[in-house]
Formats: sequence, C-alpha cells, structure tokens
Amino acid sequence: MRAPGHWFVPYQTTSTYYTATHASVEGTICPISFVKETLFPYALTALPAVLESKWDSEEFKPYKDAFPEEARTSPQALQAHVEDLTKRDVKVAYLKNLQGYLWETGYKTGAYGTPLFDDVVPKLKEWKKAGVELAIYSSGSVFAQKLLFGHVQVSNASSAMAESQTEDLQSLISDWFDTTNAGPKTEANSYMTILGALECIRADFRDQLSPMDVLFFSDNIKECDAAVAAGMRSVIVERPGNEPIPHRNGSDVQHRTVKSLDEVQLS
Ligand SMILES: CSCCC(=O)C(=O)COP(=O)(O)O
Repeated sequence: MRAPGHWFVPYQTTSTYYTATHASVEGTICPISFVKETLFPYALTALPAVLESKWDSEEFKPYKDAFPEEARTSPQALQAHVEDLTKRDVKVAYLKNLQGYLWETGYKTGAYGTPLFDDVVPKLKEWKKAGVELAIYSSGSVFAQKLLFGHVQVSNASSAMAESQTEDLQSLISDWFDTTNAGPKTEANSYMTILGALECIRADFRDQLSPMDVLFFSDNIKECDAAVAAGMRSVIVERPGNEPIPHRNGSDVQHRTVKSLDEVQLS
C-alpha cells in the first residue's frame, strides 16, 4: 500500500486457493503528509548532529560511502546533497537507507508514531486471520518499513490524557521489498522479481499461486501499470492529500480505484 508509497503483498495460502496482495505505503496506507511533513523534516534536522559526531565512525561509514563521491567531500556537502534530494523527493536507495537510519531515534524516543488510515489495521488483521499473506513494497528502505510498522499509533480512548501510544505490527507483514531487493517501483521487472520471491513464477508452484493471485495496492498509477505488466492485479487507493489520479482515455489500462481497503473483498 502506498501512502508512504509503499507496498505490501498479502496472499492467501489456504489448501484450496491462494491470493496475494501487496501495496505501497505513502498515500496508500498512511498519509503522504506524515512522510513529507514529519519524517523528511526530522531526518534533515537530525542529520547535522550525526554528521558532526559520526562522520568518521564505522557505524556511519556504510551510509556515507553509498553517496556519490562529490557529495561526501565534507559534512556540509553531504547535508546540502541530502537536502536537495529530499526537496525533490528523489527515491534513491542511498538516501532512503540514510533516512531509515535517522528516523530510528525519532520512533524510539516517541517523537512520532505512524498514523495509518483507520481502515488499514482492522483490514490487515482480517486478511491475515483469513490466511492472506501481506507484504510491503516501498521506496522507503526495508529497515524504514519495519520502523514504520513497528511504531503504529493507537488511540487510547480509555486514557483521560488521550496519550499517544504505539503498537508493533511487524508480525502482520510476511515479506518486505524495497528498491534494493526488488528495484524501482515503476518498472515491471521489479514486480517480476517480487513474484519470484513469492514463488509465483517458479514452475513447481505455478499451479498453486499465480501472478494473478497477487493484488498490488498503490496511489501511483505508474506503479499499478508496472504491476499489471508483470501479471499481477492492482488497485489504486485514493486518499485525502494524494495527487489526483491522471485522467486516461479508453485505450489505456484501467485500474480499479478505491478510497478504503474496506471496499476490497479478497476471494
Ligand atoms: C516506509 S519509509 C517512509 C516512506 C518513504 O520514505 C517513501 O519514499 C515512500 O515511498 P512509497 O514507495 O512507499 O510510496
């Protein structure tokens, strides 16, 4: 599911039939504003102190070394490069890995929790209980996806203070995909890679779970096109705050559009 343009793949694995669904995060399962107005600014604010204290550390080296050479000539150059990539929302793996590293402190100190749309947790729990396996496919790193699902905001109606609490929902998700282990989200090959990982395109599994049994949710029509080109089914999720879905003429591929996961019945 995308809202953080991310994704999960749920697929049913009962003895008689198999259905899989996956989705994007941003704009699909959580508001784009959480990513753009909370997570992105937090990373940019946290970065200077990390650059100052960890520039030469072994811990920070893998994150720094993944950036292009000209961006790691100095802490100032790296900060400027990260700010530019963030402003343009460039989905490169080295930025996404660094963001995940920087976001961990924010989640762990309670600076924020993940505001999933109201329909998401009940629906994912329902599907999981019914034997559907769920997966995420996001431009955000797998590490960041696990943080996001590991700190989901829950409302505590019984508390007079209405304090914000979080719940770890990582166990709902069976598989995690990002641009490193699957590839760019707008390319059909990435979805073929995922189908391979889900064992949908291995000859010995073909009779049990086919690409058509995998349902991909996203707010991005190009991602849905790529999933369908790989043989999956797809659903566009329209959420408050998303960009309008581009109008298409009759000759283009059409995708079903929903405003809530409650509109989707898996069978
Ligand atoms: C799961 S990490 C936060 C979201 C993020 O960084 C991002 O780029 C969202 O990408 P998606 O493909 O999930 O829309």
